[in-house]
Amino acid sequence: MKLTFYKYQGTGNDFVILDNRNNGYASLTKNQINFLCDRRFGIGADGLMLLNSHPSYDFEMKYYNADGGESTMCGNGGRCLVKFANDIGILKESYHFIAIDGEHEASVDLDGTVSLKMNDVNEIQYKGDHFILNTGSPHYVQSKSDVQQLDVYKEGHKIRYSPSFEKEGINVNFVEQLEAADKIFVRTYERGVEDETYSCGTGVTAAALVSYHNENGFNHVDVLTKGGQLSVEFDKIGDSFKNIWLTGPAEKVFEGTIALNTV
Ligand SMILES: N[C@H](CCC[C@H](N)C(=O)O)C(=O)O
Repeated sequence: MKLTFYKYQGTGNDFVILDNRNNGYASLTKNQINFLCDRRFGIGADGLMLLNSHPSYDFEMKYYNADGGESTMCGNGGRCLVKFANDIGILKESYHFIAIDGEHEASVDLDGTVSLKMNDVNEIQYKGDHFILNTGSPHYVQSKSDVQQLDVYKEGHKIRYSPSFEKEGINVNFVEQLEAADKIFVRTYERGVEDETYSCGTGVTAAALVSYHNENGFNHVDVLTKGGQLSVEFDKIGDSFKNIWLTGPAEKVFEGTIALNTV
């Protein structure tokens, strides 16, 4: 089968996107997705997304990690899929799409950045030296003094495969508070990629929520990652976090075709 694909990236978190509005790619296997994401033998990406038609939304988002398994919400992926929809002529002031964690609102801003509304977060578990929360995907968030020097693969892999998380997996984020109260640096080991990615949208969101500086009301956090800068805005209302918006660049890198065997 010859497959047409589109390669996008959002702060270095990169994706293969397939236009599946005619349902031609619905039967891709785990091995085929893993091959497409392979950085030596395939196209290379942290994940793969299908843009599906949907009767009640502008589109449906299906997300697969590089290991080929369907996964939970991808924040950078959602932003890139909105940019892709815009590029192929699905033009909206405000996009409404459906993903595995429910409906999302998004917009392509005048400066080319894409803002994605994340689902509310109503619980953050504090475990003494780290936090556990779900921002559409499960995240472990730990504060570190110098994330640039950290062996993220080694430290992240150890936590992700520890007895508590071995079965379901978890994304591991290391956060450094920078001088400005509203600025952090985040590095992430991603489940299903099983390596550090240049940024992780749901991870950046999780790290920003635990780094709030206004106890109640509006917060804006600038998040630096290896792949560039994102921002997270939200309202902290008691123990809940609402109106969470993840904003940052989302760009097309290239498009192409590839022969896909029945692997
Ligand atoms: N690897 C994650 C999904 C993708 C998350 C990340 N790419 C993002 O931008 O949120 C997981 O299996 O939970």
